[in-house]
Amino acid sequence: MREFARIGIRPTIDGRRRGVRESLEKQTMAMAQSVAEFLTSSLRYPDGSPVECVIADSTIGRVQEAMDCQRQFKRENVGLTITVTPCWCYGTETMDLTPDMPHAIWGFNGTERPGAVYLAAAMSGYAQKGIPAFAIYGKEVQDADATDIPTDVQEKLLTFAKAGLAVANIRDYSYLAMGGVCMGIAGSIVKDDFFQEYLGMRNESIDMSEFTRRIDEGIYDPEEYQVALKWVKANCLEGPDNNPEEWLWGREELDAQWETVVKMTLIARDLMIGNPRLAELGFAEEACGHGAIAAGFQGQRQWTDHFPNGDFMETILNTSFDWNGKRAPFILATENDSLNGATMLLNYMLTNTAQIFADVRTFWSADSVERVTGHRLTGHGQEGVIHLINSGAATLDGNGQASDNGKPIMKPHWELTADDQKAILANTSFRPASKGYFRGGGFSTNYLTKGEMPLTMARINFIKGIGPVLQIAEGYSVELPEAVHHQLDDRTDPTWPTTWFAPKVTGKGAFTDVYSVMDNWGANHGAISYGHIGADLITLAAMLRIPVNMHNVAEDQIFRPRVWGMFGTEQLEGADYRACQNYGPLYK
Ligand SMILES: C[C@H](O)[C@@H](O)[C@@H](O)C(=O)CO
Ligand SMILES: [Mn+2]
Repeated sequence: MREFARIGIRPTIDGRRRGVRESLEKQTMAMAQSVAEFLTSSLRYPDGSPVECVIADSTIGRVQEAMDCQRQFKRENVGLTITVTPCWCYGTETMDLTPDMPHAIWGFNGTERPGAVYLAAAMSGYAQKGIPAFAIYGKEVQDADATDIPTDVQEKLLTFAKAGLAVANIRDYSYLAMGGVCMGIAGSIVKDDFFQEYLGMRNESIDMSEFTRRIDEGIYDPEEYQVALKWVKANCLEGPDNNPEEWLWGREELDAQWETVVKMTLIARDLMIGNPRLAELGFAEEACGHGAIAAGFQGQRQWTDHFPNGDFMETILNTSFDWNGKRAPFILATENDSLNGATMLLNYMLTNTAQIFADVRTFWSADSVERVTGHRLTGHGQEGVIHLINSGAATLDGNGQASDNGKPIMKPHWELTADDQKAILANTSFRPASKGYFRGGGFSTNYLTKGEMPLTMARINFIKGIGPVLQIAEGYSVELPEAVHHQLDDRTDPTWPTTWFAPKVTGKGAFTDVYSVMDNWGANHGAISYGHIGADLITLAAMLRIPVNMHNVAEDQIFRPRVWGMFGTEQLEGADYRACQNYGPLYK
């Protein structure tokens, strides 16, 4: 069982006994309780269970109580803190000074007691001590006896808590590279300093020959294998072979490939998280796994030139269900692109929802589409679309066939219904892989994403001299008329999954138009998440000290540590770079 980090709630108070402190005890504790209840009822961990909060055993008025609270939080696996107060308290005496976890303070906007004055004092302390912290100050004045949390405060609490939990819950897990560098893709040169210093993660790696060994020596659960194979045969539609006549596989060869790709799926999962069944079968060492919260599979070319490709394995593991029913998706990057894998992981931790891995392949302007098909794009796609498509490894959830009262959606796994799973599978086929690329065969996932889904595409790029940098584009999936889709898709590889993506354009900078988004993309891949999560990603990036070089999030939604303003308040992008550079990675 994974243990998830808790949110520590710290009610701070004016330490003056004989009147002041006593008069504030109840209200201060009540604030802590209402924040804890609000967060527990609003947020869930990746397994679907409600997020847990720990409230300090007592209000915190003097340094001894701050230290007691810090010890309590250590014992109780707290990974981020929120300090709440309606009143003045003694700044540096009451603050939590743990440097490597996110902190926020909610200073009550009232005037009977000066909660906001404490907020400002504590923020100046955090700035002076080099611990960036988030300030939450409601816009409207509340009465002294108010117990509600105003909407603007709620929003900031949620943004902070989601991002803080992401920081805390990836820490100490590993990224498992299965194979090495894929076809010279820089993102698959795994940067251990990046994972260790920025994400607090370990790096593990195995050679792909480990798959061969486990297949040949039968190191997987044979019972689960039978269940899986049966389920795959009954539920995963094999689509038509698109290869030229002379390259078509025979039935027996295809059947053997299905067996291999199902085994690869079991093995990759066991490599990532271990499997106690393997110990019962006499494989105690393999039962341990690599503690991976994310992984990548090189595949091309050493594996795929000889063995069936990794598409089926990557797709199923990235999906929110399999033969065992619904379950949390695994984060598995194609082509071992660890920077895209890390981005998928951040997206996932913010949403608990499966991630699409895709090549950012082609910008189709409205004119180009019209020239080729005679069709003029409309709706979200009217200014052009970007063709997101890789060789078939994207999550099945990405076809948008799960339904939210008829609207396409990607859901956390615990919300997926049996009908959702059926519809997702019914609208996917697994087509024999293109042999020119994949000599060893395999099956590529083929689907078309439904239109009108809010999506966010993101990507961490690594820049020598700066370090990691994040780019974010919110937008929508676009549904093209079927014939138009096929005309465009046939020019690529029609056996792969397609998402037509239209970023929201702003007319400025990298978002001048759709072309400029494509033109500013930092690498061949993007990590695509359901929903508009750009603001949450910006908060998370600031916590990890990863500057954001382009985004299309409205300025009033951006929530960064208070001290970011000290690096400049006009040109926010430049201030972000300076702040990230000043603080350096969270775990350096
Ligand atoms: C099959 C091809 O090699 C594709 O996998 C290739 O175009 C990529 O995905 C590159 O990222
Ligand atoms: Mn690719």
